[in-house]
Amino acid sequence: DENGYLVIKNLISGEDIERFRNEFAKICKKEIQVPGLIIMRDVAIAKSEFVPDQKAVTKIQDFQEDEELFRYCTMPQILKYVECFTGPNIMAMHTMLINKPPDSGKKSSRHPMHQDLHYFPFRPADLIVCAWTAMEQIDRSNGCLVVLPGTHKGSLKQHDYPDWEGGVNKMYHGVRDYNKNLPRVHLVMEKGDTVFFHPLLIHGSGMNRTQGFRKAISCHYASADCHYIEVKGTSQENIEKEVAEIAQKKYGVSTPITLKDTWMIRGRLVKGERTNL
Ligand SMILES: CCCCCCCCCCCCCCCCC(=O)SCCNC(=O)CCNC(=O)[C@H](O)C(C)(C)COP(=O)(O)OP(=O)(O)OC[C@H]1O[C@@H](n2cnc3c(N)ncnc32)[C@H](O)[C@@H]1OP(=O)(O)O
Ligand SMILES: Nc1ncnc2c1ncn2[C@@H]1O[C@H](COP(=O)(O)OP(=O)(O)OP(=O)(O)O)[C@@H](O)[C@H]1O
Ligand SMILES: O=C(O)CCC(=O)C(=O)O
Ligand SMILES: [Fe+2]
Ligand SMILES: [Mg+2]
Repeated sequence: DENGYLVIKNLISGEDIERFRNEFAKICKKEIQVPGLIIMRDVAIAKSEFVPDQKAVTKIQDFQEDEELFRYCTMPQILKYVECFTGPNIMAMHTMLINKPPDSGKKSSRHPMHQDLHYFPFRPADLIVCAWTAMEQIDRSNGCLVVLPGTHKGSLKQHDYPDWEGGVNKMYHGVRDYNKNLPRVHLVMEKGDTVFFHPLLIHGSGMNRTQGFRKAISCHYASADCHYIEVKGTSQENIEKEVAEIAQKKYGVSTPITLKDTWMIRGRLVKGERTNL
């Protein structure tokens, strides 16, 4: 209620994390093809020659069709907390495994300060929560999450690409103006620790100054009782445009796609009944 986030220590076992790591490695080596999966490479290496290795993969998204990784989204020890926010009808809306690379020297490994709600055309915000689990020790050296406690009590802000000199990853929009004097908290987490946070909480992650690939796995949950909203004419119009362009390119469709369509396709029920979303 006060801070907009809650860290639970040691929620996921080392054994489970090892299984997620192995599955991720197989995906990177192209031993497995996952329908719908989005593989992102850091902007600094986007145009370099492709090597099928985890060194070339910054983030995978939408692993809802990968049984092993999607197990993360259904774990009872996570859903126990999620249900406190969403109630009994729970949808896993967005899945990610983030493999933050050693910074290329251009600071492109940073994730600018943002609110995840910017990407979501469903409401109410209070019935949405993210679970994010550290897959190893994560601190300021390898780019931990940075949060501005209490900012979940504010509203959704305008997001745009930050004007960073070294380039910014596709769709890494940041809050245009936020109060730079607000206290930042660096979430230092150990392997298996899990943070649950509100979709309006302003957060980002710093540069990875180590030689390792910093890993975290996450899922955004929403109550199936949420409703979709029309984002035309709102600050979210810019992200709808980008997502629609990517979805159209990826699936080769010519009919217009809305932000809502992309979420209806990706969302999966994990508990209760699929009512609205
Ligand atoms: C059912 C439909 C699903 C459609 C889904 C669409 C994506 C949905 C995203 C929703 C996000 C919700 C998130 C909530 C949490 C907050 C975040 O995570 S914010 C960050 C979100 N960022 C992304 O989601 C990036 C997703 N990545 C991609 O879509 C792709 O990786 C890609 C960047 C479009 C690259 O596609 P790919 O086909 O692999 O790449 P290429 O063909 O090699 O390159 C095409 C073109 O793009 C340039 N490029 C490649 N990588 C990057 C990059 N990281 N940043 C900037 N530009 C990049 C590349 O250079 C090529 O450029 P060119 O000029 O055309 O040559
Ligand atoms: N010039 C900037 N403009 C906008 N956001 C920034 C800028 N510099 C850093 N950030 C963002 O602020 C967040 C935290 O950065 P910060 O520098 O506090 O953390 P760090 O790099 O992990 O740690 P350190 O304080 O040790 O540098 C990250 O999300 C980062 O992307
Ligand atoms: O750096 C991370 O692991 C998290 C980035 C983030 O906030 C996001 O992808 O929404
Ligand atoms: Fe985020
Ligand atoms: Mg810094």
